[in-house]
Amino acid sequence: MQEPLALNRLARFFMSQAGGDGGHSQKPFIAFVLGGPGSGKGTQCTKIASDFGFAHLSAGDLLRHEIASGSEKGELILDIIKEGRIVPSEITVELIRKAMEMSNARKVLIDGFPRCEENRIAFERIVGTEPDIVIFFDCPEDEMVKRLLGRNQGRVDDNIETIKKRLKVFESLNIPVVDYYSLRGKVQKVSKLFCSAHKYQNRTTSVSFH
Ligand SMILES: Nc1ncnc2c1ncn2[C@@H]1O[C@H](COP(=O)(O)OP(=O)(O)O)[C@@H](O)[C@H]1O
Ligand SMILES: O=c1ccn([C@@H]2O[C@H](COP(=O)(O)OP(=O)(O)O)[C@@H](O)[C@H]2O)c(=O)[nH]1
Ligand SMILES: [Mg+2]
Repeated sequence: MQEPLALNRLARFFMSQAGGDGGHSQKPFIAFVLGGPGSGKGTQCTKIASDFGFAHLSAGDLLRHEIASGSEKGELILDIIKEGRIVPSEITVELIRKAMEMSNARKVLIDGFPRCEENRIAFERIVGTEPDIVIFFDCPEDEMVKRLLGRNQGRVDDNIETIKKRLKVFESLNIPVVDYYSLRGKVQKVSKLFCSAHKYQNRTTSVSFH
C-alpha cells in the first residue's frame, strides 16, 4: 500500500495522471473507488466528478435503478441488497458496461465496484481492461456505522442488521480486491484521518475535496 494521500494531494494526483481529457488512447481512464459502506465514496465521487470532469458511475445506483424498473432481475437484486450480499457479477458488470458505453466519457469513476475478486475478474474479462487507479477510503468502522444510520435516504440496507452483514462482506470479500491492486501499485489510500468527520469538517487546505 502506498503512503496515504491527503485529499488535496489526491486532487493533484488526479490532474497529473488523468490529464485534461483522459488522454488520447481509445480506452477511458478508469478509477475504481472502494471503501466500506458509509466511508464516503458517493460523496467524494460527486465532488471529483464535478471538479475533474469524470463521469460518476455508482454500481449501487445502477442496481437500484434496475430494482426501480420493476424487472424480474430487479426483484432478485432487491433480495440480495436487503441481505447485504453481492449481486452476481454478470448482472453488475453488464450494467456498468452499458453505462460506460452510454456515457462515452474519457474519464470514469466506478463507485463501489468491484465488491469481490469474482467481480474484479468478471469486469476485466468482459470489459477487457483494468482500472488505471484504485482509490480506497479507509474509514473507521464506528464512523461508517454512525454515518449509515444517519444517511436518511430511505435505503432498505441502512439498518443495523444489514449494516453488520455489509461490514462482514466488506472485510472478507472487498478487502482482498484492495490487496490485489495494492500489490500492483494501483491503490491510492485516503487515510482514516482524512475520512473522519472531524478532520473533514475542519479541513481548510483542500481546494477540491471538501
Ligand atoms: N467526511 C464525512 N464526514 C461526515 N459525514 C460524511 C462524510 N462523507 C460522507 N458523509 C455522510 O455519510 C453518509 C455516507 O456517505 P456516502 O458518500 O453515501 O458513503 P458511501 O457511498 O461510501 O456509502 C452520507 O450521509 C454522507 O452525507
Ligand atoms: O458492485 C456492487 C455494488 C453494490 N452491490 C450491492 O448494493 C449494495 C449497496 O451498494 P452501494 O455501493 O450503493 O452501498 P454503499 O457502500 O455506497 O453504502 C451493496 O451492499 C450490495 O448488496 C453489489 O452487489 N455489487
Ligand atoms: Mg455509496
